[in-house]
Amino acid sequence: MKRRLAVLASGRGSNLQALLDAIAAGTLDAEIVGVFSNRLNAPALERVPAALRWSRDAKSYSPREEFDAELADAIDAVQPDWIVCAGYLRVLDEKFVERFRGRVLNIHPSLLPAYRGLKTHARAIADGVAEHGVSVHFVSPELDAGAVIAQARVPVLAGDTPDALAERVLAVEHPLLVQVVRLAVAGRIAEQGETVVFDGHPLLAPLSLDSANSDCMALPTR
Ligand SMILES: Nc1nc2c(c(=O)[nH]1)N[C@@H](CN(C=O)c1ccc(C(=O)N[C@@H](CCC(=O)O)C(=O)O)cc1)CN2
Ligand SMILES: NCC(=O)N[C@@H]1O[C@H](COP(=O)([O-])[O-])[C@@H](O)[C@H]1O
Repeated sequence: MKRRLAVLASGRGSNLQALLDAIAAGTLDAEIVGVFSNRLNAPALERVPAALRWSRDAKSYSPREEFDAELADAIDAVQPDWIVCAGYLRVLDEKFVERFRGRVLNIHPSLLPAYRGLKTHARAIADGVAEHGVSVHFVSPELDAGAVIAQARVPVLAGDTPDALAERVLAVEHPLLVQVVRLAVAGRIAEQGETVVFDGHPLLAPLSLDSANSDCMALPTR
């Protein structure tokens, strides 16, 4: 039985596309059972058939918790094994997170805990850091503070603009997300409090993308 993925996206959906491509290539044993957006016409929605799309204008809901409650019911209806925030630009409320705790992943364009929140590339450049990158983590009620599962690093180059850096990061986001979701659907990762359990052992440091081969994860040897 293929594991069922619900994907949340607010933008163009290139990370969603990476999951779709891996599924089509037979390298990710899962199926996408719904794509959910807080923006009515998010381009990401166009990447799947209409029957899989759910979107509402979150800004039209007041209080904002009503949107999260409706979103949660819509997600629950497709019975996902995992929920992947792939460029989902809205903070999920505590009730939502606790309802699906341990099954919600997020890809965030920074080396957490550095640069939680938005505009991470511009902030990294402004700080003059030499390295930037991406993290995939479990979603917790506190923004971008959940247990980090895996990371991938890229250099910050002299003269980098936020867009140039974002593109360099995006190039490693796609393989990283596919590999973490592959581990998730294989039952190899779990959230235990603030710790990631990998193959039954507490993860002492985030997994990392194999710098030599971005299709491989450098897994801890035991
Ligand atoms: N409870 C959580 N919700 C979400 C998490 C999380 O870790 N815990 N990760 C985010 C994704 N994210 C960064 O990776 C992120 C999403 C949204 C925002 C934010 O400030 N959003 C504003 C609106 C921004 C906009 O509409 O342009 C808001 O929600 O008011 C920061 C970081 C997914 N959700
Ligand atoms: N805070 C969440 C966040 O900023 N996520 C980032 O949005 C982009 C989405 O691109 P995509 O829509 O092409 O996948 C990605 O870079 C992702 O890391």
